[in-house]
Amino acid sequence: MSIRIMRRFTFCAGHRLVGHEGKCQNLHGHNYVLEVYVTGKEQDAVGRILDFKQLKNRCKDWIDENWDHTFVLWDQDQNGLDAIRSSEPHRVYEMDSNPTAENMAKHFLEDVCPKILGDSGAEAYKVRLWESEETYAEVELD
Ligand SMILES: Nc1nc2c(c(=O)[nH]1)N=C([C@H](O)[C@H](O)COP(=O)(O)OP(=O)(O)OP(=O)(O)O)CN2
Repeated sequence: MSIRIMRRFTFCAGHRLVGHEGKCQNLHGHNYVLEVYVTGKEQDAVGRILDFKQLKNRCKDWIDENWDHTFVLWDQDQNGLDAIRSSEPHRVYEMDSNPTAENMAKHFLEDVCPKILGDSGAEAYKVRLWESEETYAEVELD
C-alpha cells in the first residue's frame, strides 16, 4: 500500500519560450498553479505522512523567494535577461532550459523538492504545473 498527499500553490510569473513559433516567444505572464504530490514510508504518531502545514511552508517559502512575481528565463536567452535586468527593480530566475511548463515542473521535482523536503521523511514523486485553466504539464518519478 502507498499513501500520497498533495498541496496546491499559486504564483504569478513571467517568461517567454525561445524558438516558439507563436505568441509565447514574447515576454508574457501566467497565473501558475503548482501541485506537489508527496509520499512517505511511514505515518507519524498522529497518522501523517507529512503535516500539510510543513509541506505548505517548505514549498511556499521556495516559491515566494524564487518564482513568485519573477521572470523565469532560459540562461541562454541573453536578450530577454538583458531586457528584464534593464528595469528596476526586477526579479529574474534563470533556468538551464527553456521555461516551458514541462521544464519548470521537471526542475521543481528533480532539483528543488529534494532540497526543500530532504529532511522531512517524505518525498515528492509528482509535480503538476498548470499554466492556464486549460493546460498543464506533469512529471512523475519512474
Ligand atoms: N507543451 C507546451 N506548449 C506550450 C507551452 C508550454 O509550456 N508547454 N507554453 C506556451 C505559452 O507559454 C503560452 O502562454 C500558452 O500558449 P497557447 O496555449 O498557445 O496560448 P493560447 O491557447 O492562449 O492561445 P490563443 O491563441 O490566445 O488561444 C505555448 N505552448
